[in-house]
Amino acid sequence: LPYCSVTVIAEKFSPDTTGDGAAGILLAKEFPDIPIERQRRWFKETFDHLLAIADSPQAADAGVYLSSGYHVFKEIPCEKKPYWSDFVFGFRYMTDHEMKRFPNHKFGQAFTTLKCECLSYLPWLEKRFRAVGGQIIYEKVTDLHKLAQNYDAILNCSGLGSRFLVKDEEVYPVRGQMLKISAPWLKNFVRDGDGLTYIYPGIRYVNIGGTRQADDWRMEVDKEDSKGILERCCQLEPSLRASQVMGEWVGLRPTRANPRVEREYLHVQGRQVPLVHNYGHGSCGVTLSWGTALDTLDLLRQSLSEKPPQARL
Ligand SMILES: Cc1cc2nc3c(=O)[nH]c(=O)nc-3n(C[C@H](O)[C@H](O)[C@H](O)COP(=O)(O)OP(=O)(O)OC[C@H]3O[C@@H](n4cnc5c(N)ncnc54)[C@H](O)[C@@H]3O)c2cc1C
Ligand SMILES: O=C([O-])CC(=O)C(=O)O
Repeated sequence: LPYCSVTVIAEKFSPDTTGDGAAGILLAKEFPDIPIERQRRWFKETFDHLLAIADSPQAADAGVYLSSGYHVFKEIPCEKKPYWSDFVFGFRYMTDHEMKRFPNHKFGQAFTTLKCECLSYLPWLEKRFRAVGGQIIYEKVTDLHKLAQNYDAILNCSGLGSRFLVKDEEVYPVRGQMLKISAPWLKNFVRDGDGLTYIYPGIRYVNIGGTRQADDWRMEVDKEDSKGILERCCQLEPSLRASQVMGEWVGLRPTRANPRVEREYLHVQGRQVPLVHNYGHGSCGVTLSWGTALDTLDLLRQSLSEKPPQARL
């Protein structure tokens, strides 16, 4: 969208957002009420975009790279081949020989996907954004109507904050706790299909998790959760018993039955100000980031084409 000026307003920036602690693995669950073609597009556009970064000299600064591993299941899932299996590399079912490493599991998928470490990626994006003249403001927004007095359009990407900002009670927290582990010998990820136990080797450390506690707003580390995470992960990967815990982290996934990527107008002092929402990605915010952002941009274009085209965002 050329010839517009863009301001990002947020209460918190990197390293204090939910994304900063996320493992950043590209792996999606299926949302019930969003056409599967749209979800496929969201995944593919994000994957292709991040792959181009991973394949470029920018990869190290951006913290984006290919990551291979196993997704193992205690019971054979109804959907053995997820909708995104065509977009990652080398998706296949694990062999009996491989499954012997996971005696408590019956079925597994092996593939190479991407890992986007937001602790690097977000500052990298911010630098690029500033370099082309983007404005950044640290501020908590409490009233979108008031904000709209000074802008021609608004994109609402406030995650869990939308519960208060646009009074959307459908978005709720799913608390996730993880440990940062030093285990440099681990190179492949392993994820249990129930989403409660996973091991993601990264640039700085190995992320191990996790928890999924719905409607739990606690941001403090829970020592019992940490103990449980360590026990479960050591069961999945016994070599972890020799590892060292470097840190603990808690984040609240901005969860919604379906992410909200849709548009409306704010009525402000006789003007209709386009408002496009893009929030509620739950545990797939990194995975679907670029695809949902492109949809958001399309929706904004649609709104602006119904309005005078000169826009200041
Ligand atoms: C333990 C854990 C592991 C995860 N692992 C992965 C993974 O491997 N892959 C993956 O794809 N996803 C993962 N996620 C999910 C991912 O972190 C989220 O989906 C993603 O961060 C959501 O991004 P967001 O920008 O919508 O929300 P956030 O990152 O929460 O950002 C919201 C922003 O809005 C701002 N804001 C909110 N309200 C206001 C307001 N009123 N005024 C001003 N600013 C406001 C906040 O300050 C913040 O800057 C994980 C999450 C957790 C907790
Ligand atoms: O589920 C995973 O593998 C990682 C993740 O996205 C989360 O914990 O939200």
